[in-house]
Order: sequence, then structure tokens, then C-alpha cells
Amino acid sequence: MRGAEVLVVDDIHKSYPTAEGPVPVLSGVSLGLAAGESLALTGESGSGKSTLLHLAAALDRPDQGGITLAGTPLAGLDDAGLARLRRDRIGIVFQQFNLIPSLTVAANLAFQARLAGRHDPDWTAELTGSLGLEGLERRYPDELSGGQQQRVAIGRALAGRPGLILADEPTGNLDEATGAAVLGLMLGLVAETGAALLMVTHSERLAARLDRRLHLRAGRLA
Ligand SMILES: Nc1ncnc2c1ncn2[C@@H]1O[C@H](COP(=O)(O)OP(=O)(O)OP(=O)(O)O)[C@@H](O)[C@H]1O
Repeated sequence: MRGAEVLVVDDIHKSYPTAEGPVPVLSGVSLGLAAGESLALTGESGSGKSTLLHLAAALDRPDQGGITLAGTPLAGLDDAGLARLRRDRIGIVFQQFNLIPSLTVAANLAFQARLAGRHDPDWTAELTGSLGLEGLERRYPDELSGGQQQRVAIGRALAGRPGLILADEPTGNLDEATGAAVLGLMLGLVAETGAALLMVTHSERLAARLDRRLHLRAGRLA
């Protein structure tokens, strides 16, 4: 069942300044994502997928149009307000894993959950097991392979049980079987907690496992 809207993107436009003048990247993109719903975002390289994800993550602001997260219009918040909203409500998995190098795997997960005010050792233990990270809890990020770091990044995003999960190619560094299992875990969290998932992927097969799919072409949804 579709729950309340977690994310509403309303006719946003975004361009980047370049030496040749502003280059439009998103030109009138709108979408809604409800609690418990998963949405795959596909599109060619350079079509604006990461830009859209950054805007939804409140890491950047659109030039025009509005984004509402859990009923709160982002335009009304200052940078501290945006940071708070991100911390409390959003789990982000980006292509750069953004792990904290001075913290172990276990501490990376716990830190994120504490930041969100929802540290639950049982849940982090369950995540550690489901992501196949047992035995690696005391390692530091630079002692892990790329695929292991990616799984820690996913664990970190899920540790605080966010209402919205934004993921940019979250299984890109994983072999096919591990990637499929990790996506299963993310979809399981969506089902269990009623989170909403917006995931960028180049994989048709992974996209087909999500509830809905949107395709970006030259800055517009097709
Ligand atoms: N900070 C920036 N300054 C100028 N141009 C940028 C900037 N970031 C992105 N772009 C340009 O905006 C366009 C969209 O980039 P974006 O990263 O959103 O695409 P994408 O669909 O995620 O691509 P990929 O699949 O390759 O990751 C590209 O043409 C890119 O070169």
C-alpha cells in the first residue's frame, strides 16, 4: 500500500555554471515517492541522475522549483536545518563511500545511528550479518576491499533506519550475487520500516526489482 509522500520533487530546474555560461542539467523534473515505495532512476551517463539525488539529499539547492521532504519544504530551511533533516531522516549511499577513516566498521555504523538518534545494537548486528561483514567489525575502512567498503557504506546508510534512502549505484562494486543480495536487504528494510528508496542504477535487472522506474533523458523524465 502506498503510504504518505516522503519525497516530493516539483518542477525543479538546475544548471551548473561553466566558462561557456550556465549548462542546464535538470529542466522541469517532478516526482513523488511514498513511504514503503522503491523507485529506480535510470538514464545515460551525464543525464542528471546524481544531480537529482544530490538535490533530494538536500546537499544542493535547485535553481527553480521545490523539494518537500516528509512534509517539510526544503526551501524554507537554512543550511543547518538542511543538515539536521539529512542527519535525522535520510540514509545516503554515494559512489564515494564517505566512510570515516578513523573509525572501525562497527563504529562507522554505530556513529551514523547515534547521529540519527536511533542507535540500536541489535539492528546494527543484524545489518552486519546481512551485509556479510562479520569478522570485519574491527577493521578500518582502508583495510577493506572496494566491495567491502561499499557494503559498510550501505550499512551506514541503513543504520539509523532512515525514512528516505537515496542510493547512487549502491551495488556498483559488488559481484552480481552479492549485489542482488544487498539490494534484497535494502528492499527488505523498505518493506519492514516503511522507508522510501530512490536508487540510481544502470542495471535493467536491478531496476526491475523496484516498484517503479523513471528514466532521465537530457534533464527530463521520459
Ligand atoms: N559541479 C559541476 N559543475 C559543472 N557541471 C557539472 C557539475 N556536476 C555535474 N555536472 C554536469 O552535469 C551533467 C549531469 O551530471 P550528473 O553527475 O548528474 O549525471 P549522471 O546522470 O549522474 O551521470 P553518471 O551516470 O555518469 O554518474 C553532466 O554533463 C556533468 O558533466
